[in-house]
Amino acid sequence: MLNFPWARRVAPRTDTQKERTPFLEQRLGVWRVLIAADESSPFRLPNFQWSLVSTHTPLLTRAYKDIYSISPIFFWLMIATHLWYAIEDPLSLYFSNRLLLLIQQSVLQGKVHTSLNKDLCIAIIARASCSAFSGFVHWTSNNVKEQYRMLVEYRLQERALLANLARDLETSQDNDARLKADPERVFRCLVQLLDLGKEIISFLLQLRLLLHLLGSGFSSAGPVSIILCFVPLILENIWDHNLWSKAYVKQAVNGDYLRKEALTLLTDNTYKAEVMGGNLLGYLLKEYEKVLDALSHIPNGDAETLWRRTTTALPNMFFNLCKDGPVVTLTNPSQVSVVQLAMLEQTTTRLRYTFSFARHILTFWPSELANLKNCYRVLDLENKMKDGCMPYSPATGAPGVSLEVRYESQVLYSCSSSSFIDRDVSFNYPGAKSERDALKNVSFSIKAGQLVVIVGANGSGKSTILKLLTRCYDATSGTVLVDGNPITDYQIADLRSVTASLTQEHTIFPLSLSENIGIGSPSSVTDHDKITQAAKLAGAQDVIKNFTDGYDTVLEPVRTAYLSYSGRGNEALEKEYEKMEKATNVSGGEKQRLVASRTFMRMLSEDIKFVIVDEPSSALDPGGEYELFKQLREARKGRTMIFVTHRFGHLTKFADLILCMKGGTVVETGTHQELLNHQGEYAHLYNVQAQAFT
Ligand SMILES: Nc1ncnc2c1ncn2[C@@H]1O[C@H](COP(=O)(O)OP(=O)(O)OP(=O)(O)O)[C@@H](O)[C@H]1O
Repeated sequence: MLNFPWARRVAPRTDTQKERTPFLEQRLGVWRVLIAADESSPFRLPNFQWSLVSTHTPLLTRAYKDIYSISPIFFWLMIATHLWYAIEDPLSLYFSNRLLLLIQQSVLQGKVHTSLNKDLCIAIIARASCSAFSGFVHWTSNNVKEQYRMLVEYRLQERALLANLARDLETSQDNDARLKADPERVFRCLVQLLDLGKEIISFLLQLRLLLHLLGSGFSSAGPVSIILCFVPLILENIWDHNLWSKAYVKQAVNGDYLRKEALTLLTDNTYKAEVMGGNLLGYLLKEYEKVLDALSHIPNGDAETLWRRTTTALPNMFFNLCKDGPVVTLTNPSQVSVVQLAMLEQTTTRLRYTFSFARHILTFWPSELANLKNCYRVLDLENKMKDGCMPYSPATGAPGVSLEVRYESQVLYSCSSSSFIDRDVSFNYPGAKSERDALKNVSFSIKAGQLVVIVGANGSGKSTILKLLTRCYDATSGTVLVDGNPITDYQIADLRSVTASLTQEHTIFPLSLSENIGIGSPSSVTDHDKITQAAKLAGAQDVIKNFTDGYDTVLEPVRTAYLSYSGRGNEALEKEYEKMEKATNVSGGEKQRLVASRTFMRMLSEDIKFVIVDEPSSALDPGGEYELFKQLREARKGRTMIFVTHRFGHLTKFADLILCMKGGTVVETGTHQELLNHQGEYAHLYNVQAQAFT
């Protein structure tokens, strides 16, 4: 197998203790392939770890119960069809055998057509009924299975969606939350296990029939012919000549190939502007030719194809010969009837198919089970952040919330667990690689209804403060107080319902512009007047007017269009396909205005008591930025508002309080004038901006 110059087997690596590594390494063309050592042999018995089923019994039981609860009728229909499939093949073979034998008998006795005896009639009816019933079961099963699959898929997707939406930020960053889990494959995993049971029963019944045939009519067939009935079945299923059926990992390691891939990537739209601007066309083409030249000496193709090319035609020739074995090696053909030969051929062929199908399931079921396991692990993930038990009801008449972040200790009543609260607020992100805390000993207090501006250099912790104040994260130590109570005591959903935010992440949802804005206040999502008012406040009205579909425009639609392979080249279809796939581009500033409309929509609701704005204007022109800040200030109407911005010139003058941050701590607090007089960090940052305009 490995005499090909481009298929090089690399000796298994061993460590200093000379222990076997768990894989074998092989070079195929440009590929380095690592194959699990126990799977490297070309001959392999179907290996199913039954322990997989026993150790996962509780999980499988839970999953079966889940799909049962989605539709008990479909569930039982599926079980019934599987039971039928298990006996279908052996039963139909049995009836065929019986019928053929009776026909042969009739022919030999010269009673054809005219005088069908009772047995023959029964056999014909039985065979025909079996075929008709089989057709009916297949039709029912296809319909039921498809409907059931979709039903299960939708329900599990819904559960996954719920679990994802309810997950807090910290838990979302957990490795478990990032597990590859595909709810669509759960149904397949459960059906495959039923399929496996069905194939095993079917195989045993067919084997019984074959042994019966060999015992009754083939005693004179000779041992070679009998053995050859089973040889193809065994060989075909233990000769493993496909790489894809093994556990392996492949990686391209050829430098020229990697360069070719990198150069190909440069044709992507992402790099278009740079490539065109740098006039790189000639250079790239020349480089491409060079790597193609270098690669012409190395066999190309996928590792899987190259693996297959390492085998010779001999095994295939041998297997095919084996299939004819029972017939060509009959020692005494005159003793065996044509019917018996036909039955032998049919039974061994069906047996082979059944065995192959079972083997296929045995090979792939573990990966389906792994997916099922991941799905339930993700669904079962519990939020790290514990919800509070106190509903948030703002003080009557208070338009804003008061916030406090201090670093002295104090005894306080708390509904969560402890009555002693350490208020030294520090924080680091879960899994952060930096040794420095994102926030260290932070302390400040904001009165209800104040306009606060947080300034500071990049990475000084401004956005992090907002994340703690909106309970996206809990402080590592210390407590944030909202209206005098620890933030952790409140029900999170209540706090979110009184908060409006506009952040640096300008996300347009794959929904209509109207819904993109209206969703800011879900109870008014269809209130067109409010939506246009919000768009006007954010300066997005002109942007929306430019679209043919106005507020119904979907800027980034979900892409589902697919052009079939044979459809490529069909001009009319291709044009239609391009229309379906079209996304609409807007400039960064326009996007920011559209997203700001959503925040204004939220601020139009009386429920909002707290507004946070985190650097929302990076792509806006100076006029647009000034206008946005002005509108936000005016829409505030006594609510507590916190602004994080680098361009604070025309904002800090209106601020009731400025927090100036450096290295994760608040280094100065005060009003614009107080901090200018102080001549510290704020004055420094302000003067740098002011100098740019003098
Ligand atoms: N998700 C995260 N995981 C780990 N570290 C983070 C994360 N987000 C921010 N940090 C780190 O926390 C520190 C404070 O970041 P933060 O985003 O609060 O700064 P900032 O003052 O808002 O900066 P900028 O002005 O650039 O927006 C930085 O050192 C940053 O690298």
